[in-house]
Amino acid sequence: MKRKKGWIAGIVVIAVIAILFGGYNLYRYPAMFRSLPDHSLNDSQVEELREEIFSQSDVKVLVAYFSYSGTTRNVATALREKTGGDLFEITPQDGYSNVYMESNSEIRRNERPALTDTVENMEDYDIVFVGYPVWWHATPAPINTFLESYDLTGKLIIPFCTSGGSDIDETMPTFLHSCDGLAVYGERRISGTSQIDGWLSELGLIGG
Ligand SMILES: Cc1cc2nc3c(=O)[nH]c(=O)nc-3n(C[C@H](O)[C@H](O)[C@H](O)COP(=O)(O)O)c2cc1C
Repeated sequence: MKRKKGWIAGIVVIAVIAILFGGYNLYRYPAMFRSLPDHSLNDSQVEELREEIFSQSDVKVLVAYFSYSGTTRNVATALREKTGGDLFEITPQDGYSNVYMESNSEIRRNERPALTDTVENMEDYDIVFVGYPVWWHATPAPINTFLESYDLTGKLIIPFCTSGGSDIDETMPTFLHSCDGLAVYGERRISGTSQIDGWLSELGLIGG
């Protein structure tokens, strides 16, 4: 009898640990159990569009970004200066009073928070940089709202992020989920503005 009770207690302890571990992981990775199909263009389609855009004499660039505490804004501002493009800040209408809880819930529920402004002349741009901080190993939900608010077909979409350490690869499933039929290219985590020249040169946007 004592042995049976011991077994039951052991099973209960293991079940409790499993539930706590699962809950913790779900909190840390809120996009973990979502289905995230990627219908963006394949590499050869992206390359074809890239060549077409780069052969134009006048390539128009937009640097769109979301930033909560200013780091991504600094990168976006430097990027705008170096590319000679236009700058657009993606701003959620409601802001965040408890950023950790609210952003986590938005990502888990696949929400699309409303934004304050729109890019009126989106059709003018050939290349759209889209910058954001990594949130919960994913893209902040306002980025998904932005990507789904325009017809971005025929443009090169270049994601960049800042983070406390996570690489941009971690965020690509949630980013690409909002990129049906789009050409996504050259994504990069930027940990300091000194990295921008090297990246732009790899992209073929500045000489060097
Ligand atoms: C709600 C929230 C979630 C975050 N999640 C991550 C994460 O999963 N991985 C990471 O490396 N950094 C994470 N960070 C840190 C930010 O990505 C990092 O500080 C970023 O550079 C901030 O950019 P910003 O100043 O433009 O908002 C998180 C920050 C916040 C506020």
